[in-house]
Amino acid sequence: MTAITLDGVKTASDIKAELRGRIAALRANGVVPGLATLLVGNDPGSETYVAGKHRDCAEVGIESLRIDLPGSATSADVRSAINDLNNSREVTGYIIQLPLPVGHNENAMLELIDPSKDADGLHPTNLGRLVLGIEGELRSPLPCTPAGIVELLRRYDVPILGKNVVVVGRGLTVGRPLGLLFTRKGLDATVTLTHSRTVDLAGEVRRADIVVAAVGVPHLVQADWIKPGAAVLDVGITRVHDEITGKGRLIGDVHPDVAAVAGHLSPNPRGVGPMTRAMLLSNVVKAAEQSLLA
Ligand SMILES: Nc1nc(=O)c2c([nH]1)NC[C@@H]1CN(c3ccc(C(=O)N[C@@H](CCC(=O)O)C(=O)O)cc3)C=[N+]21
Repeated sequence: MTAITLDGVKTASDIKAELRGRIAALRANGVVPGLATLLVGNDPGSETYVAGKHRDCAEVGIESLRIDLPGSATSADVRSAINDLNNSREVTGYIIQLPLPVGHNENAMLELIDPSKDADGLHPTNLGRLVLGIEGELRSPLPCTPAGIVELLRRYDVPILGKNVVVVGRGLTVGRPLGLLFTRKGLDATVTLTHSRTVDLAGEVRRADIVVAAVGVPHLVQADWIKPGAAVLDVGITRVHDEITGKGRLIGDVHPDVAAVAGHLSPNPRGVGPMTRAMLLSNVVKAAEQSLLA
């Protein structure tokens, strides 16, 4: 038996097709959605992700603006760029690409984002609304990777209600908000958030119907940790230099042998990454639609 592939590229492409129509409707109503990215320094991973986001925007009809600051930028420079983005009429949503170079206080910068332009859902106001979790009532943006994971499971009809979800990793962009999302009314999963101090990680994962690995430890999750038939989402990415090909290569958090045990498996790359980008577009479109109602 081999796991069904949770194809993030195909699913993201379906979502983009749906968004195209909504974007055309917004434009017909005089609202032009515009996404900006703020990148500081030249981390090679970040360069790739930011380039991907601008390509996605072009594909669906969202205007996009790229602000790149040098690695030498001061925190005052970053604050000033954030201020400009908050005040820009063309920018309806934006993200600060993380991680910022050392020396910058990420949380302090995230707090400066206008919550109504927070395309990543990482401003404390929007994270707070995720905690409040009032379904459907507050149309606040959800963090893109958690939203992408849930959307991927939904579109493959993987049951979530009442299931045991084990999340490996408690980071700001994935694990922590994902725990909040899965336990919301309407999704109703039972979540175990594990981390580097978890005593028996393998034992925790063995109880899971859904496993989300988001720590960035290559091939951490082993085949004998997986309950047969479980859904496994491989989120973590480690970039390595391949000695044989001489090129860069991505290694996920899930060992390839898991495919023989799991019921569903998201590949990495081509799994959760493209879904994250699709949810970013979706947040921009939702915020623009919101501005029409306001
Ligand atoms: N403010 C902020 N928001 C983020 O959402 C955010 C961030 N900072 N910092 C870094 C992480 C990582 N992340 C990814 C997005 C897309 C892919 C993606 O599309 N990956 C392709 C492969 C791309 C490649 O080849 O490198 C794939 O999985 O198929 C991966 C990772 C968003 N992040």
